[in-house]
Amino acid sequence: MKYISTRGNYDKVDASEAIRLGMVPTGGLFVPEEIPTLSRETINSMQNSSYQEIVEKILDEFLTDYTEQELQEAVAKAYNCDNFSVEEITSLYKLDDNSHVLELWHGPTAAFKDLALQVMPYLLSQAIEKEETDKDILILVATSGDTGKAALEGFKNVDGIEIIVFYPEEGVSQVQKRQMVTTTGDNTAVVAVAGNFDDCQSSVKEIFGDQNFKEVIADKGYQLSSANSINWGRLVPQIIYYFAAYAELLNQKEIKPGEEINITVPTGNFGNILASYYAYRMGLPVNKFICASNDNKVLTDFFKTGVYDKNRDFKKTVSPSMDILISSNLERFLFEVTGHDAQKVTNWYQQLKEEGKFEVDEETKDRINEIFVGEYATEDETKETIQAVYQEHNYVIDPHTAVGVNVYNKYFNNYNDKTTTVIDATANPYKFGTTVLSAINDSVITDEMTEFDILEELNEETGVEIHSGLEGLANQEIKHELKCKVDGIRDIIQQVL
Ligand SMILES: N[C@@H](CCOP(=O)(O)O)C(=O)O
Repeated sequence: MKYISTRGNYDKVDASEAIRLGMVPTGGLFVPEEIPTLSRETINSMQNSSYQEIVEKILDEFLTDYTEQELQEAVAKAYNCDNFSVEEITSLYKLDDNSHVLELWHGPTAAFKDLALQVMPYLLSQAIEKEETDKDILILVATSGDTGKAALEGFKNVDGIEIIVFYPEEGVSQVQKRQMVTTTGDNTAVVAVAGNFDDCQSSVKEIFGDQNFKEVIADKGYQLSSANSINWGRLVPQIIYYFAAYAELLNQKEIKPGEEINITVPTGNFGNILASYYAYRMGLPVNKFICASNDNKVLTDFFKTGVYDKNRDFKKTVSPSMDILISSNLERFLFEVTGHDAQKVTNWYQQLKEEGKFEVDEETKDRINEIFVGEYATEDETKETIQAVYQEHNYVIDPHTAVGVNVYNKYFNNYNDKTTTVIDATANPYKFGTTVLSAINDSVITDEMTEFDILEELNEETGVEIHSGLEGLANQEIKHELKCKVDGIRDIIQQVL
């Protein structure tokens, strides 16, 4: 299996090289040349497989220059009870007759990113061994809150790898920030950027295309890679949990073999929902993808109009991980949905760069609308949904998951589509304690309480255990205090190295 560029501007590479490079050095993202397909029989038989067996199967389909032994070793080290608090790695919570919440936050940092970032360090280390380079890897990460900590935790103390995480200083929750700045490891750095997530992500992407700067880095003994979902190595492990969820629905007799499901994903960077789309292209029976946004509803507008327009105010919301106006992985989706039309993709992304917007043609729009719908939840709706789910089900969800549930409810009310639906729970509610507790019972919050007092109070109020990765955060030593302006990112990289 070879990997090609969404912009047709780079030679084909093996999976390990795509993972090592992170993104296409000349612009664009790596995608598999062909999407492998699984028979219905294989998919249905996954109900008898463990999560780890499903991982091996899917990785093996995509990462064909890795040996079976390498993949087995990576899977065994990543997906085990030391790293995940439930044996089945992910779990399903039945919300009502038609919908099931897919809990993706049982990993060490309490967000879905762990499902990829626990295994990716092994895949990257193996990729470096295959290349036989004398250069270490420098991973640059842009985060709106969740990816940063998951990447730090995955890559800390990994030989031959340095990692620098950039987060928007005012754009993550207190818990997310504390998780990142208390990270140990002698190869980690965390930098608060005076800007928003898009500023961080765009700067990092520019650096990947900056030959001069890459030479500066090379002189210091490093080559660049990424732990964001622009890296194929981040995306492929996310395909797996959609097969695992389908297998579990079969096990629980919620669906029959071959029955289609809907998938609802709260998303900002479009990576998680794209992973589900790849699962579908591999053969997973899916009826509709429901793309859920917050007030930064650039994707909702795109699915409704065919126009992607980032020229709008960037809003800070209670679901900060989705505060994104440039959804990186939409590029891969457009490449797939146009049947690999690199010219169209190149033109659209050139327009996005020059004018901040582009419009897809009618044919592409029709293809997208056959299977995707987009909707958004306002701030009030998000909080009301947290409250309603708690009151009706005694179940606590985080604001991002609430965006998903709210958007799914709107979809259901509009279309009365009774297809069994999986709604991604992308983060544990304790990552966003203040928003969650104020939605559930505002009256117990006092002015004196810190974010960390609020976690205790949320635990008192609901009886739900605090995620083990978030316990004791308030007392951990702060290890990272670097700050920079958006135009200071290159300087700070050199300073760290
Ligand atoms: N929501 C993300 C933003 C980065 O997205 P990714 O898809 O590249 O991981 C975060 O929490 O950091």
